[in-house]
Formats: sequence, C-alpha cells, structure tokens
Amino acid sequence: MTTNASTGHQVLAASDPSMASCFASPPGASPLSAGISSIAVCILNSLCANLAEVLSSLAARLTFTRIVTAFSAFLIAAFLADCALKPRYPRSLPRVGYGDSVLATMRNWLGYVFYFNDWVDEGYNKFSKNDRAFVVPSAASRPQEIVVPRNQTAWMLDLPDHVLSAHAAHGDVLYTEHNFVFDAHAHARAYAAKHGLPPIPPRSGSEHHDHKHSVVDEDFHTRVVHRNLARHLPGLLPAIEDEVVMAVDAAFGGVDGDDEWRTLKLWDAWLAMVPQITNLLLVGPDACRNQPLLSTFVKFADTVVTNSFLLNMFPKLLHPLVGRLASIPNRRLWRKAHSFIEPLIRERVRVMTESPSDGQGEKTPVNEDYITWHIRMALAEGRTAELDPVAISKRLLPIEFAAIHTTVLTGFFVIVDLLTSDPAYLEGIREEVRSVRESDPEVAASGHWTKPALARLWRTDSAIRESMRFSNFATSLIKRKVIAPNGITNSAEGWHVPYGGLLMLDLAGTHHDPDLYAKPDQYDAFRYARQREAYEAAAAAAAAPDGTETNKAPEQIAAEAMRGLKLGMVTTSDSHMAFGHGRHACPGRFFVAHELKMILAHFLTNYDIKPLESKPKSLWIGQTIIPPLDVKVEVRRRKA
Ligand code: HEM
Repeated sequence: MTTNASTGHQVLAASDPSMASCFASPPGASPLSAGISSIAVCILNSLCANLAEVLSSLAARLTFTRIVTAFSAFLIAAFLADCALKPRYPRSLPRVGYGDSVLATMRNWLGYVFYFNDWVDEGYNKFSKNDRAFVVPSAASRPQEIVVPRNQTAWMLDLPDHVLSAHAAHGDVLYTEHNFVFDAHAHARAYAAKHGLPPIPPRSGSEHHDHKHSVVDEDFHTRVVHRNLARHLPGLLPAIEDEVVMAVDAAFGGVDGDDEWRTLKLWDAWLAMVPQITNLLLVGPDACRNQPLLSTFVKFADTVVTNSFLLNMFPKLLHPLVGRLASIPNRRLWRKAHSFIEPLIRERVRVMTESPSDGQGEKTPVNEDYITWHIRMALAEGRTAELDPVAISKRLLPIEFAAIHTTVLTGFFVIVDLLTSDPAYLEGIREEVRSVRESDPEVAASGHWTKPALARLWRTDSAIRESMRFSNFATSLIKRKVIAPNGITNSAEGWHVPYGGLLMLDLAGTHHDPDLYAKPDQYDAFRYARQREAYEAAAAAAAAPDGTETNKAPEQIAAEAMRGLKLGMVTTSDSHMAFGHGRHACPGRFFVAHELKMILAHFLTNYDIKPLESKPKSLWIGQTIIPPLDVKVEVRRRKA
C-alpha cells in the first residue's frame, strides 16, 4: 500500500499484479464511474486474493485432531445452549442420576444410554413408593423427565390436552416433524390453493389444537382409529381369523400331514405374521398380502426408531440438518409404499364420494378398513384435504408404527414366556381352546370364532396380559408434555413445571411391584384367569338355586362379576399400563386382543413346540429395547 501524493489517500500499490485491473477503465465510462468501478474491482480482487491466502494457510493448519476438537467444542457449545433452553424443574423434586452440575449433566447424557432403567428403578423404590415424584435424566437433546408416582396417575391423565398433551409428547419423543414426513397444515394449505378452496391460515404456533375448532386436525388418524376400530371389529372377525390361519401356517411352515420338526427364528415368524394380519385391518385383504408393501412399512418403522435414537443424541440446534438428512430414507420408503397403495386409495375415494354413506353404509359396499374409515370421517367432517391419497398414505405411517412392532414384541414375549415356564400352561391353553370351540354352538356350527367365544378364552387372555406385565418392552409408554403457557402445578406435592416439561408414568416399576403383584418377578400365566375363575365360581355358587351358598346380595354378585371382567387384557388400570391408561389408552387394543388370542389358539392347538432352556435376555439402549432376535424355536405340525 502507498500514499497518493495528490489526495493523501492510501491506495493499493499498482505494482501488485493482482491489482493491475484497478487502473483499467471500461471504454466509454465517465471518469468518475470508471474510477469508482476500478476501485471496487480492485478491492474485490484484493479480498479474493487475501481470502485465498487465508484459506490456503488455514487448510495447511487443519489436522484431523484440530477438526475433531473444533467439532467437539461446537457440539458441547450447542448442547450447553440446549441446556439453557430446556425447562427447569424445582429443586424440591428429588433426582436420580449423577446430579445437576455441568459435568454431572454431561455424565448423565452418557449414563442415559446404559443406566436409564436402573435410575428409574432406583427412583421407584426411593420416591414413587413414598408417593413422591422424581426427576430422571434423559437423552442429551431431550428435557429430563418427571416420573409421577402411581397415586397421582389420575391427576396426570385427567388434565386436559391443552394443558398436558399426549400428542405433543408423542411428537417430541418420535420426532414426528422429521420421521413422519407429513405436515398436516402445509398439506391442507397446498391442497386448498390447488383446488381453489378458501385459504387455510398457517399453524397458530400454539402446540395445542382442538379438532372441533381447528380447520386442520393434526391427529385426525388417531381419531379415525378411536372412532372406528372397536365398533367394526365383530364383523371383521371371520376375515381376521382366515388371515391368522394363513399367516401362522406360512410362518411356522407346517401343513397337514407334514410332521417334521423345524427350527426357526421366533422373531422372524412374528414379523412375518403381524404386518399381514394388522394390515387386513388397515389397508384391506388384497394389499395386506403384498409382501413388498409390508416390508416397506416394517422398514419405515425401523427407521423411525433409529432416527429417534440418533436425534436424541444430537443437540436441538442441529436437528433441522440431521433430521432432514436422517429422514431421507423415510421419504423414500413412504414414496415406495404410496406407489403400491395409491391406486387402491384413489379407487376407494372415487367409490365413496360417488355413493356417500347414508348412515347405513355406502350404496356401493366397501371393505371396512382404515382407508374406508378415514375417507368416511373426512367426508362427514368436510375435511376435503384428507381425501387426498397423499394425506391418507402419510397418515397411515404413524398407525403402522403404533401397530406393528408393539404387537410383534408382545406376541414374541408371550411365546418366550410360555416356553420358559411350566409346560402345564401350554396344555391349559390348548384344553381351553378345544373346550370353548366344542361347547360354543355358534363356533361349532360356523367353524369361526365369535366375539363372545373369544371372550371366554380366559387362560389365553391371562397368559398374554401376564406377559405384557412381566416382559414389559418399555420402561414407560405414557408420557405427557406440558403445553400450558404458564406450566402446571401439581396438586399433591405442590411443585410447578414450566411449559415444555415432560412427565411420565413408570410402567416397569409398577408392573414389578411386590405390593401390587404376588411374586412379581415370576411369569404366572394364569394369574388373572384364576381370579376370574374364582369370581365365576363364587357367583355361580351364590346364584345356585339349591341354596348351597349364599348369603350374598345380588349387588355383591354383580360386583364380583364386574371385577372379574376387569381382569381381561383390554382393561387398563394404574397398575397395568401396557396399553396405556385413561382417554389416550391404545384404541388398537381391542383388535390386538382378538388377533393374539386367535394366533395363540391356532398355533398352540396345531403345533407342538419344544420348551426353551432359559429366558433369553434383552438389551436396552436408553429407553429402547433390543429383544433377543436370535431366539430359535423348534416346532412341528400336530397330527390332525
Ligand atoms: C400389543 C400391541 C400394542 C401395544 C402394546 C400398544 C400400546 C399403546 C400404548 C401404551 C398407547 C398409549 C400411549 C399414551 O398414553 O401416550 C397406545 C396408543 C395408541 N395406539 Fe397402541 N398399542 C398396540 C397396538 C396398536 C394397534 C394394533 C393400533 C392400531 C391398529 C394402535 C394404535 C394406537 C393409537 C392410534 C394410539 C394413540 C392413541 C391416542 O393418543 O389417543 N396400537 N398404544
């Protein structure tokens, strides 16, 4: 740089070859503009040259260690920024884990991967048993969770959705904005614009939404299942049973007359049966046997689990990037699934819009499944954007996710539990199935299960319910997020939690509490059946005309019968929460109960199965279970 003698300003030396263009004016330019443009070009050139120099000297200094150090420092800074934004809980709430300091918080993030269950267990015994809530550390990117004791279950589950939200908690835990590739509001806006419908305002920003007053219902698919599944189930039973028989025989490989022992992976067998049977209910009889479609749904569900774990480990600041990248497979898998079912959905929408329901059903009969229920409800509520096949196939994804792996895990553990406990249980179930089938005139005549006949399979029902208690595949399945802008105050203990706080109920602790269950760490398959049988016997004796008993009043007899009914597998309570509890309890459980009973009934009465030596162990990563996928069973078709 030199000083211009006439102006006294410092200028870049013309001797610098990169600056040569500073002094070249474009032809025809005025002297002033020529001067300005030459100075601009000159500065630009100089900057480029300097930048290149800086970059090349930086590149020379970049070593692998420095890159890793810089990235780690960035991650730590991002996590600390996350921490500052996380909801803070009152100090009066006791904590498990390593503590609250910065260092302890970082240890907690790592410890979460290995010790989450131990921490919850410790807290259950120390605090929950004394009716106190406690705080358990969570994954790095997530708020810590407040574990609410059993005596406050009703308080937690009765709070309205705009205060404590199941929908928002599910959304956070499963990272729905990344994983489920569907933004109901964006979709509805685009649909309205494309079809010349009145414009839809963007999402309000408040996380709560009330479907009755919202133009867009984010949780429409959940309502479809709540509203329709149980009421259509009885009519679907014969078709479900046919699908069960086909799926069980395909998975266990036996046909009549073939009595060879086969060895197969139990997990694979359940993963082959459940998607097919479940999808009879979701997409109907043709698509439910489309193996590429089913494996796409299964892969989608696997990807959701992997992505959620990955996002748990990254600071929120990076979620827009990591989530976008991680969900590339989700979008690809949805496109694949969509290509299979789009024609079916399109045709169903066409038929149902041409011959709408008159309350007695459509004039042109349609198959009863999720797609039909979705379309029917969209028409009834005037939600035209929901009739778009894209909306329907995308809304199916969370339902597939909720339905498939939960049922596979449950069925898998029922068999493992039965094969590692008293063989009398298997025989007891076989005997019960035979006796109900033979004694029920309707079943005997039609060869098909009916709802009342399935309801009489007490032992089978009990074996499943007990396995869901004993082999819980989640520490907690009930989580709620505080979305009231001013937070919530707990009535029993007086603590206050701000917006964003996360509450959970401890299923594992409750299910293994010796004060609630005799010998809780033992699989007692007929635990509930025995109680129901005892109630029935007492009620029968009480009602006996010969007066062998009783001094019991009719109300007492009725109460006992009712208590007996409440021991069935679809009944939820604050001590049995495998299907959740309260108004968000699983709406799929009525189907699952019938499906699993029919699978067990067919499998156990038509196949011999060798016991397992011991119960194989599951692994846990944080709150995610990795079941023993390699368990092999030996099965043989029984002689007719
Ligand atoms: C053994 C199998 C299953 C288990 C263990 C299970 C468990 C659960 C649990 C614990 C909840 C409550 C979550 C909460 O309170 O936050 C739930 C909700 C739900 N489940 Fe299931 N589920 C199973 C099968 C199914 C099936 C087959 C379907 C559909 C066909 C289904 C659809 C749903 C839906 C839509 C919800 C959300 C309900 C709401 O938020 O109101 N589930 N499930």
